[in-house]
Amino acid sequence: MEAPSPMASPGEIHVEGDFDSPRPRQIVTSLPFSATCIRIARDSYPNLRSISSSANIPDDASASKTVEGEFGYVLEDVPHFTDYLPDLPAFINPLRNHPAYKTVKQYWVNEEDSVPLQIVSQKDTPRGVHFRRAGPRQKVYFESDEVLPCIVTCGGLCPGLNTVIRELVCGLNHMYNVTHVLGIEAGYKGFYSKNTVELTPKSVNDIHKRGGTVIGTSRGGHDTVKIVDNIEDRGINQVFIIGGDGTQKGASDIYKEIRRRGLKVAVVGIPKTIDNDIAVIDKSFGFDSAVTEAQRAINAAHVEGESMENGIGLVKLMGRYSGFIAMYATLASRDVDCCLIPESPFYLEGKGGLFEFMEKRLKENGHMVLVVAEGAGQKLIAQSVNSMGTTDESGNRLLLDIGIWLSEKIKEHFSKRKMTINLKYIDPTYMIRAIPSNASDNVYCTLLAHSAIHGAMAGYTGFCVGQVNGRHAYIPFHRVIEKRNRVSIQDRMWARLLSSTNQPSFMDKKNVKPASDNKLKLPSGLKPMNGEKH
Ligand SMILES: Nc1ncnc2c1ncn2[C@@H]1O[C@H](COP(=O)(O)OP(=O)(O)OP(=O)(O)O)[C@@H](O)[C@H]1O
Ligand SMILES: O=P(O)(O)OC[C@H]1O[C@](O)(CO)[C@@H](O)[C@@H]1O
Ligand SMILES: [Mg+2]
Repeated sequence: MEAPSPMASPGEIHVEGDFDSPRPRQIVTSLPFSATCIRIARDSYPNLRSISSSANIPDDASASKTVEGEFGYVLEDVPHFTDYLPDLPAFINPLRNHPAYKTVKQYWVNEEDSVPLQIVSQKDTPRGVHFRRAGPRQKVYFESDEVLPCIVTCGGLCPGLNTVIRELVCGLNHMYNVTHVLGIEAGYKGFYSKNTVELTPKSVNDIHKRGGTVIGTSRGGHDTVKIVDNIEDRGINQVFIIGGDGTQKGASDIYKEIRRRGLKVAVVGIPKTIDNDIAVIDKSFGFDSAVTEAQRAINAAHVEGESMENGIGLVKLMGRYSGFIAMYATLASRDVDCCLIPESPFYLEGKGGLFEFMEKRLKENGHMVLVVAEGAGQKLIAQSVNSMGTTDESGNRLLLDIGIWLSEKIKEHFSKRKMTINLKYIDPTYMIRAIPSNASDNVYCTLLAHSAIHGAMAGYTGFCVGQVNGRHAYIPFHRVIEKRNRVSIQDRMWARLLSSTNQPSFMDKKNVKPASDNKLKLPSGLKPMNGEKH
């Protein structure tokens, strides 16, 4: 295929990038031309009719930018410089002449490509919400020598932070010839309280082999005005912000203030959290590495438990509000007898309680392994100890230690029952997040960093990058900060876990809503099972 002319209207070319993971082409859909535009950057969709031009109002930062199309198609778009700086000049993407990329067929992402939020559908379901597909555009809104990016990491550690930093620095340099990249030290507060560090491809060359973040991180200290003043003073025009839900809320505030001041500064979030609780995205980077590392602790708990009379291995894993690490580590290990997570309240005593189950399992097997997420059972502990309800510098509630509390309760119970047990408590909390990322997370981090760079260069701002159904997309901030992802205990994945551990569900039948598909009519020719009412 002949390379399309660089400044062609986006609607005139149809190109498929091999930019992100190889998945069926159908997942990326194109916007139907007869769509109605609600609020739109004209530049991006020249073929669509605009019924509102309010996108040009600088303080319109919190308005969502939505495009509707045929068959219930909705694009939840991300802001673009041209929404508030309509006369900004565009340039030809320098990748066009890059020795590595110029030979790639169909490298540019079609401006009209989008990624659906829901990929399971039926014949008559509307097409639903989509996000703009990530990747390189033919047009960019920065010349290479004017770009001054900065990178900041905030919140707790997570495997892969250094890989993202490395790939931002190297990607900006190798793909877009950007020579100066600033590292903001120690999280948000570093913008106004510290000097910056110069990051070069040489200085970041092997940082992906180390855990942590070479530029440091912190909680608290987000001061929007001071941060944006500093961005302006230093002449920074691309801000890459790596962090969890709190960080992305802060990033959204920074974007709004930048837009209010009418600055040509791209604000891009790269979601990070070991807890995997960021909404919309498939999973957060570093999660895989953490789950893999957790296996070592579970293994040790199993070996210890197996080697002694009524041996109990108890492992506490991270997960403040969401039990994803505990759930996946349990499913991966197969040695776990019971997994306790914040989303599934449990109780200790009586019929259907934890102790009854433990006694049974010890009688059957002579040993057992328990995995508990740090946020599990918080109400239960609060009933028995005096809790101060303190928070960290970012305002996150400080948790009561479920691991130590549960160890004591288990020992108390079995001593009352005059049953000898050998309990070994393992707390690998910081060990699972202080490691470097594994191979698959490294690749994921690279793609996230590159998506972020391409988006900023193309003039998009006020968005997060993330993988949605296997494709990389640009997601508006409000989508990732409005709620947290939590394990659904009425979902198949939790049912898989329950059936693999055979632990009690701790659910009171009265409180279980019947699953909606249980109410579906039986397909013709099928009869209900013995005694089942339908
Ligand atoms: N609602 C908010 N508005 C603006 N800034 C915030 C908000 N919540 C948190 N921040 C800032 O974001 C930074 C990180 O927040 P936090 O410590 O909650 O970690 P996080 O990004 O949620 O990551 P983690 O997954 O480790 O919890 C801090 O500097 C904090 O001040
Ligand atoms: O001790 P720190 O650094 O505040 O981090 C602990 C918290 O960070 C998290 O890992 C989220 O990043 C939570 O699981 C945990 O509660
Ligand atoms: Mg958080």
